[in-house]
Amino acid sequence: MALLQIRDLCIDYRTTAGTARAVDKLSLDIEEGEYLGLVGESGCGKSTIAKAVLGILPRNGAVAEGDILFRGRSLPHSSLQELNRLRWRDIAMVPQSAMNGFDPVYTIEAQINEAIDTHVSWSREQKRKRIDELFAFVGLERGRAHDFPHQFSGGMRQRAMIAMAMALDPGFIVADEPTTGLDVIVQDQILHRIKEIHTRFGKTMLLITHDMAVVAENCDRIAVMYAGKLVEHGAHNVFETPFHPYTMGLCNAFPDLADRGRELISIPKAPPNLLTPPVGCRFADRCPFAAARCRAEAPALVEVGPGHVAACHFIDRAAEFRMKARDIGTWQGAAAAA
Ligand SMILES: Nc1ncnc2c1ncn2[C@@H]1O[C@H](COP(=O)(O)OP(=O)(O)OP(=O)(O)O)[C@@H](O)[C@H]1O
Repeated sequence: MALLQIRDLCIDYRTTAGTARAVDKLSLDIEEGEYLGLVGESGCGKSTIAKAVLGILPRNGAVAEGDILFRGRSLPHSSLQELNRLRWRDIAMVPQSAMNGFDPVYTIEAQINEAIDTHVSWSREQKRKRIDELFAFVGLERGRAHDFPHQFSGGMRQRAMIAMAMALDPGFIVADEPTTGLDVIVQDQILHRIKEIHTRFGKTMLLITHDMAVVAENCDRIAVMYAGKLVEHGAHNVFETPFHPYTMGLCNAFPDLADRGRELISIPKAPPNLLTPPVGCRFADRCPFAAARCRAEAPALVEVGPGHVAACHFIDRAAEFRMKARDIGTWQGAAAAA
């Protein structure tokens, strides 16, 4: 059984303009020991999934249908008390650095100790030793544990956040855009440290990012979301031989994945409004290969290779699309046609 099983998950936000379905009938398994990267443009529902897993959806958001099972136990059907027991001990989160989870009025050490104290009764000495290990792992000077969060740089706070996430040795760690707002060198250091949690300690991890290149470098499986839907999922073949035109477009837009010297191409236009999503393929309006069928009928995920699925009506033409997708004119044509 997979560690995390997401089953036909639908998540709605109530807004004054109506109900937006941010995640629509999404199913995804994360196996024990796997490092999954969840990618997609801003607003496609990545963070909503992370929040639902952690039971921290905002008041106007709710799981409308489907389920999320962690070690077989339903998270949306768990009580707040049960979720609090799971948090830090079984599932921990490294949030966006911009909205780092530290309270400004307590020292870093006090906050890590508090997370520990809520779950286990360790002696002061045991906690001190654990913080020694954690700070050594994330590369922070031990003495700085007595600092307040504002005394740390953004990168140091993110390292401390990683230490806090690891404090109780949880089996599953969710990192939601953990390098937002950090400079490129610090981003690399943080992503490297997060990867080490997986390679050294064998943790199951979910990394949420909009950056295909980051996922290509760090994760062993990739899930691509578009407008609340899962459109492609598999191992590295997802970006080596993508089957969904949206994945092809994403690969074009990231320098490390596009061939050296080749022009970077961005996908024209914006994703659909989730208050009134189209009936057919949600990408049709931006897809250079869309046909009448794509606008009329939503494609289902089909197997395109071992452990590799994609949701496109024209899977059999993927090789042709991949060739054409490398040409900027293909995408400009789609923008002009609309
Ligand atoms: N509290 C909210 N109330 C209403 N709509 C929301 C709320 N939070 C998110 N949404 C909407 O739900 C959709 C998914 O948002 P989500 O933050 O999950 O996307 P994302 O892929 O994580 O984007 P980003 O990369 O920008 O964080 C978006 O259309 C967003 O506008």
